[in-house]
Amino acid sequence: MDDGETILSVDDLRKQFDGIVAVDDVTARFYEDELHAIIGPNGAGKTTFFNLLTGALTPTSGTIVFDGEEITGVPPSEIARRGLIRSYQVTKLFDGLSVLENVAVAVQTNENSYNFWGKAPPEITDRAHEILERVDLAPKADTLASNLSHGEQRTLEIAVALGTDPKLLLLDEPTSGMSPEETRDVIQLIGELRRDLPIILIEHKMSVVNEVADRILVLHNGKKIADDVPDAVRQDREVRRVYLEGTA
Ligand SMILES: Nc1ncnc2c1ncn2[C@@H]1O[C@H](COP(=O)(O)OP(=O)(O)OP(=O)(O)O)[C@@H](O)[C@H]1O
Repeated sequence: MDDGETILSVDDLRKQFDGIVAVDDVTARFYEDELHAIIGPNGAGKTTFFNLLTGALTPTSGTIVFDGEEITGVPPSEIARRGLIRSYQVTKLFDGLSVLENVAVAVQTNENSYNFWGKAPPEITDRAHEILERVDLAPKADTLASNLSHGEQRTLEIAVALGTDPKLLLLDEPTSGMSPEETRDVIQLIGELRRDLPIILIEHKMSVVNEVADRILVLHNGKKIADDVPDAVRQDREVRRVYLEGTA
């Protein structure tokens, strides 16, 4: 199933920290119309892989092409400006701002018209409201971000990411620390977003991966050991061995 448009390709991507090869010559294609999940045991290299994509880390070698242009070595702010967006951790939210204001800041920053001290123009607030409706946080628009539940804060992170109008959204364990109900809501949200937005998801919970992923890339000790549709990955000998070994 590799006939869709490629939104992101990595070739021989490598990141070495002193003696540790965190990402070991990974080559992979990510397609516009598919939700890709990246799984792997602790220390497999998933977070490092994301950090290479966003420019937070510079690869030791290899290339990354996003939306038809090479982004290897491009500064993180420029990569984000081009639309490769990682949903930030809760700590990146502005606690003292309302839910609506947090999203409005993202929308405004994206439009290069951000003015911290001024009131957001109506079109910015309208766009922020639309996004809150989409993620089901509209009833909390005026609540301070710090007063949201953990699950709501994680959903707000996704809303903030959407505020920047991404072309590709990277989600790093979006359901971590969530209750089963919150997890269900986020799975549903991801299912809706992916209809018109390419998503790459790092996820530990196989129940989440099974529900949303079209393709699964499996990393182990920095190496790609599988990259296929979920059924094929579940049957893959090497994947089974790695998970059954108890290293997961
Ligand atoms: N800044 C760093 N300096 C040295 N080693 C690092 C650094 N960042 C990551 N590593 C090492 O690289 C390897 C891959 O780590 P990484 O965090 O990418 O894995 P992961 O798959 O995201 O793990 P987890 O599921 O536990 O979050 C690990 O051995 C880790 O200790």
